[in-house]
Amino acid sequence: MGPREVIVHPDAVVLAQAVAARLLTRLVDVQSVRRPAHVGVTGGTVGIEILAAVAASPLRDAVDWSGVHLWWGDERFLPDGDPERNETQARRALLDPLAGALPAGNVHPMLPSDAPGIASPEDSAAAYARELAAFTGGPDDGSGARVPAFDVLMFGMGPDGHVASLFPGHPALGAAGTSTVGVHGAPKPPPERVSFTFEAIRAAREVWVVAAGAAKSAAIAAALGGASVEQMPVVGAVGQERTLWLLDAAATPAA
Ligand SMILES: O=C(O)[C@H](O)[C@@H](O)[C@H](O)[C@H](O)COP(=O)(O)O
Repeated sequence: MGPREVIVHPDAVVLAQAVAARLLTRLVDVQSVRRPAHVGVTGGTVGIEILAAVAASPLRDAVDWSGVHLWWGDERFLPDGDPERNETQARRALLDPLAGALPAGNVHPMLPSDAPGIASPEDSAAAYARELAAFTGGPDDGSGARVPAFDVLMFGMGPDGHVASLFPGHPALGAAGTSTVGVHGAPKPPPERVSFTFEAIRAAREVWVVAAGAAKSAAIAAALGGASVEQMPVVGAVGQERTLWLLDAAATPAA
């Protein structure tokens, strides 16, 4: 696991633009050495702004989207098309503009609450674990979290230090032997969610945590100051090769 790198941008607008450019360049780099590329996106304000910035970037045509698979690190357990679903927001921000370039079969949303056979976040989590397992390169090695080697797995961070839908002190933090977990009683609405586990997150080549705004600076300070995963889940989001914390100045604690 590489060291955590903290990179600060002047404000939230520049941050979203810079992360979009970084993502597009990363995809170009990956595509020069292997295919397909796997990317995990997230919900929340900054997460969706990044996707909109990707859609608006002239660099987007540098990527061969037919060789990119798109996944979600967490989802709000709501009906299909609900405006609060991370998938719905991502479709509007990025997937609709990319229609024609990104094949529908490369997009892997978590199943919504009204999908056939899905009665609970656990059902949706289990279905997603199966979908992820189908895209692992190697044979089943018996480990629970079978996921593709994500080239980039992106997360926003809440003011309480949560990443994906892994909240401080919540039992889902300890989910093991699986790539996904159903979440109940989340403090951020809606209370029912589906999330990657830490095992799945830590299998990624690169993990990027993106946070903007003064409301995030106390959590960043606590995390940099040595808080535990239980207190500040963001500290558990670590990539195999690289962990980037991409912040704006307001989210960055004073030195
Ligand atoms: O479903 C969600 O809400 C998320 O995936 C969540 O983990 C989000 O990324 C953070 O809460 C940051 O959200 P903001 O950028 O809106 O603060």
